[in-house]
Formats: sequence, structure tokens, C-alpha cells
Amino acid sequence: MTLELRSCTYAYRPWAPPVLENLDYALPGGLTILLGPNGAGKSTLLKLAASVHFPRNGSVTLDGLPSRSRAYRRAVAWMPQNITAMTSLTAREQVAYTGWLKGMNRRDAWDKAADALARVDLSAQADTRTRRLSGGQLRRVGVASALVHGARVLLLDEPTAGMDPRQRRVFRDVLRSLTDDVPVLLSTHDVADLAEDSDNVTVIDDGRVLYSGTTDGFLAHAPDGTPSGRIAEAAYTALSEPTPNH
Ligand SMILES: Nc1ncnc2c1ncn2[C@@H]1O[C@H](COP(=O)(O)OP(=O)(O)OP(=O)(O)O)[C@@H](O)[C@H]1O
Repeated sequence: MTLELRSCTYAYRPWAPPVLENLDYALPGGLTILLGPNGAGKSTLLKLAASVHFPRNGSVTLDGLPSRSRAYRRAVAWMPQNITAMTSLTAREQVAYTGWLKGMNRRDAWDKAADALARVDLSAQADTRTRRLSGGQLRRVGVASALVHGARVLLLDEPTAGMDPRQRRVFRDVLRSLTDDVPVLLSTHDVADLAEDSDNVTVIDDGRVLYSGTTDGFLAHAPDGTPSGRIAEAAYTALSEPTPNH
């Protein structure tokens, strides 16, 4: 499975400067965390990969399938930053509804919704109305919705934002169990929290890839002598801040 952006340029308005310019990126397997400061272009990259937006120039493909194709859209699941609780629907109904929107028949969507909720450890809340769920639980409903139609790639935009430490721990366990069979690209500002769990790290700033490689390679950018609890943050700082002579 190869999701690839080739020489992608994207601007939100025809007259505006591009947010991404000639960007080349190939998503590795396992869990990849996408880091970068506010406005770096993380959501934009995810939206191009999710076929929510299309590049002005360049191409986005999954095993050669163009992102405008129906097969591509079915193979890729995207969870936006804000998940909305659908008034009066239960967690299972909301997930099943998403499956139906993705083209599944009602029966299949209903059955697979239960499986997807089990994968994110929410079976106990399947019959709870989504508006009664906590923010962290609602995000897990979002992941279940992304999983319900058997996507081959999962793109998650800041899924851990606003979660308390316990919810983040549950979420990390859920992610671990998912990435065995589905590559996941996840944007976050929780560098320390997720870097140590991930297989790969991508750092972008100003629409450019500053680093893309293994988590070990990423952590190696921390200066010698960095205290063990601060290695991920120090590595991120070293990669994202210009050196004094530049
Ligand atoms: N809908 C939009 N219309 C116009 N400009 C936009 C739109 N969405 C994002 N931008 C601009 O594109 C740039 C990249 O934004 P993007 O949301 O991709 O960054 P990000 O790295 O996800 O940021 P954050 O960490 O704050 O979520 C920013 O300058 C932003 O202002």
C-alpha cells in the first residue's frame, strides 16, 4: 500500500500564495505522526490525502489510483478535527450511518458498526446517544466511523486534542491495535505523548517536509544530554527551529 503525494502544490484561493508547494511525500506503514507548528499545513496535507481537496499541480495516488477516483475515496478514511454528534443518534447508529454514506448496504453498515466500535473499545457505549459522550469518546466514534467501511489508510486530524491523560492513554492503545493492519497518519501537537509510540515521524513547516523517517531517527535529533523525559520535544525543536547562523 503506497499513498503518495508527488510535486503537489495547493492554494486555498487562486490568487493566494500556495500553502503547499511542490510537496513530495510517501506515507510509510504503521503509525506516523505528523508534527508542525500552527499553520504549517498539516490539515491541508491530510485533506489532500483524504481527497477532500485536490492539488493545483502534482498528483495524489494510492497504489497508482488517482485521488479523484471513487476507488481511492473508498480506500481512504479521514477524521476531521471536529467530530459532530448527530442529534439523537446512538454511537452505533452514527457509525452505521457513515458506513451507509460510504456506499455500504444498511445491514452491512449496521453489523460492521458494532465491529468498528469494538475496535475502538466503545462497545459498552454503542447504544448511548452520541451527544451524551465525552469529547474523547466522541473522537473514538469518529475513528470507528473512519474504520467502518474497511478503509486501507486512516488519516486522523488532531484526534487527541483536548483529551485528558487517561483518555489519551486509551486512545494510544486503540491506535496501537489498529496500526497492525492499517497505516495511520495522525497530526498532533502532543509531541511527547505520541512520538514514543509511533513508528515514523513527519515534521512539516511552511508547507515543506523538514523530516520524514523513523521515530528513532527523529529522536536522534535531540541534543546530547537531553533529559530522558524531554527527548521528543527537544528533537522536534532541533528540527523545526532554524539554527542561529541561518
Ligand atoms: N479554508 C481555508 N481558507 C483559506 N486559508 C486556509 C484555509 N484553511 C487553512 N488555511 C491556511 O492554510 C495554512 C495551513 O493551514 P493548515 O490548517 O493546513 O495548518 P495546520 O498545520 O493544520 O495548523 P493547526 O496546527 O493550527 O491546525 C494556514 O496559513 C491557514 O491559514
